[in-house]
Amino acid sequence: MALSLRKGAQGLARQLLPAACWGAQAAGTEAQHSLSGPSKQQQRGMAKMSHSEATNTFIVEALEHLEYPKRLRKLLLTPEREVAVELALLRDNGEVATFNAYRVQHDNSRGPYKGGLRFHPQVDLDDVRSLASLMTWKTAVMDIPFGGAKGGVTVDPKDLSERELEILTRKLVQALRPILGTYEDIPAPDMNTGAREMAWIFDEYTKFSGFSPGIVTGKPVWLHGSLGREAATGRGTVFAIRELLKAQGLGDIRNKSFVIQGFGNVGSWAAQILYEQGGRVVAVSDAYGAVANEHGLEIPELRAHLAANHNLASFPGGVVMPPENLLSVPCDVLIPAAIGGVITEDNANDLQCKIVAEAANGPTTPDADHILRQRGITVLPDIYTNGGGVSCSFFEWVQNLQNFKWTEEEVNAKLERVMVEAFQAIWELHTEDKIPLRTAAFVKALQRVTRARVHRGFD
Ligand SMILES: NC(=O)C1=CN([C@@H]2O[C@H](COP(=O)(O)OP(=O)(O)OC[C@H]3O[C@@H](n4cnc5c(N)ncnc54)[C@H](OP(=O)(O)O)[C@@H]3O)[C@@H](O)[C@H]2O)C=CC1
Ligand SMILES: O=C(O)CCC(=O)C(=O)O
Repeated sequence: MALSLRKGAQGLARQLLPAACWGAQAAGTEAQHSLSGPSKQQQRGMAKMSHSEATNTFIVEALEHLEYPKRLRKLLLTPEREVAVELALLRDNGEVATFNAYRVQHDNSRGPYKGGLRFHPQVDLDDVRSLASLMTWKTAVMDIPFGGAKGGVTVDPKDLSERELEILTRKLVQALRPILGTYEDIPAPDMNTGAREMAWIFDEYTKFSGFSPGIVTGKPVWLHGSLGREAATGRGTVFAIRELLKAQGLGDIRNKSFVIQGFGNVGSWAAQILYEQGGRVVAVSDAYGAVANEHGLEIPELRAHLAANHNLASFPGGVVMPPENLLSVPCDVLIPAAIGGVITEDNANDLQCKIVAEAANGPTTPDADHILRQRGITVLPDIYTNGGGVSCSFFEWVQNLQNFKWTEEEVNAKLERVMVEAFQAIWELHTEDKIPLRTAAFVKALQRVTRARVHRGFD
């Protein structure tokens, strides 16, 4: 299996690239964003890696399998554009509050920038930079014609009224409007955003640019959204797990046990679909608590309970447990589906699962990843596992461009196909080249992005 830009392709690349691209690194072009992963200081364990350094560590590891010149590596690691804005909001109490917001456009070699918008108090530029990069590799692994971007506002939406949240979302669109576009950069939901926020974005953008349903995906189904998009990330995660179990000869979902961290859009849909397929979801958590039942939680009842009471841990069909113990509950498959950086070198040895299916973005630090490899725990990487969301966003975008609507069955069948095909591509690299699934996914993505960039040229 050819991993590098070997003879033919390399010759082509050299032909298309300005000769200077292939030489030694020019002075003054060294990394601005810790491009090569951890610094010497971090390697000595004196500081924790940032999110973007962790992401770049995984990319650099994959690049070791590809004979790419240094400047091309820099191009692949550096975001193309970073926008930081301050949003002022007149609060309901008459005071003015300000919020930092970001949009990072990482790469558009394969198509328009694409990626979600996160509203979370921990959002910062480094976090968004890392998430934008992951989007580039995710759209490439899924082989959908988009690049990668991500946005975020540093805010806890629970502190705002619905009116305040709507105004903040509209102000975000006003601030980012020059860099958004149906063929330019297309936002979508991420943590603490969903169909309601996407409807506001669609409306605000349309005020300035005319009817533009394709400007954002994840919209309500009755407002140019796609059937199946809400469940797509969770459903895709289940397809990913099913394919891995099959490939490893471990059977199917039925009677396997699952632990899920995060019970929002992704976690609760994954739980629901696993439950429908006979899986036993033995413990789940949200930001406030966790609940467990070794015989399997009744997920439809748990979802109804959460919707009615806004309190997961008070569910009568399970026992309350400390959320910090969730990751070490014994299970076949652990599904982190909340924030990043939760599986670390401090807790990786405590995990008692056979598989980690990364529904969240960036849940595992590089050190923890190393420990899991040594322990023989298979990691289904985020850039594949949660790729069902953006794949379905692509389906929504296509429907919007055609002003047409597909049935949910059609959408789910297409989703299954892209999840299966992407799995086969990375499983082949994993088995033939004996590299971890994460490295295989990054190698596949790097090859696809580089091929597009090189053939488009650099002028
Ligand atoms: N939505 C999508 O289509 C996609 C999402 N993802 C990724 O999936 C992950 C989840 O996103 P999504 O489901 O949309 O987000 P949601 O906001 O819908 O849900 C997030 C869930 O995580 C919980 N949570 C937050 N912080 C913690 C914590 N410290 N410990 C345990 N649970 C916590 C939240 O709890 P609470 O409600 O109590 O705050 C909530 O249950 C993110 O990493 C996101 O980037 C990836 C691809 C697509
Ligand atoms: O649906 C999309 O366009 C992107 C979703 C997202 O933000 C992600 O996959 O992390």
